[in-house]
Amino acid sequence: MEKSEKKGVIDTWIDKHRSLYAAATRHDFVVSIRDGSVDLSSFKTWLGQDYLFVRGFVPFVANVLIRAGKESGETSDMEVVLGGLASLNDEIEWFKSEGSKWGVDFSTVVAQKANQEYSRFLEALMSSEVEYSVVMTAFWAIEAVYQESFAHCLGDGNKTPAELIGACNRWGNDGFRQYCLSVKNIAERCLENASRDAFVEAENVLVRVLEHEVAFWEMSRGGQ
Ligand SMILES: Cc1ncc(CN)c(N)n1
Repeated sequence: MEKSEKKGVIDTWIDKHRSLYAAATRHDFVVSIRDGSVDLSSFKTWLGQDYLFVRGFVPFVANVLIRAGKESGETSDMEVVLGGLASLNDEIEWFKSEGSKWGVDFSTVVAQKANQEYSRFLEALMSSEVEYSVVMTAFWAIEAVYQESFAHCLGDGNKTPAELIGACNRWGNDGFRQYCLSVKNIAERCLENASRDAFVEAENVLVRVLEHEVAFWEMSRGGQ
């Protein structure tokens, strides 16, 4: 096994919470993209909600970046997070062009309850009272759910509609997979030295991210 893929505490937690992890990464909405049965109004709902989410995610990642610069003691942490922030810049542009393509006017989209709750959760994680190891674990989980979900839509045998391949590539590509592995390695390194309380909190936060991700996908059921 490569060093970057060695089994650490995060994989142990994923094994422990396997059914929740599967619910977050193999949600019906994602499966429907992969099998081609996706309802396009669900896709549009997801697009509008995710655009709003990403706008709230940027300050969260900026906060992670500041903490990586101040607290990590490893120069490479900052570079990894900066790469993530840079790709969010492209992501916002991508959302805008998808919005025009699908006729979704983001200025009229209102954040649904699940989206608001997820944003509040991210805001709470931006407090300086939350330990760096906990923040990094959450950051990894948020990115990894999208990576795993959309990579699934590109895997062998997929029937993903051609017009959704771009969305799947955005998070399902190999570069994004490598970036998620880098974030995971940072989180693992921090967890090795974390206090008992931070360690317990990191597992709890991981579970909460997975729950928020499931609730987020669930919004797509409402259509538009
Ligand atoms: C809800 C959600 N979770 C994660 C991601 C990936 N940054 C996202 N765009 N949206």
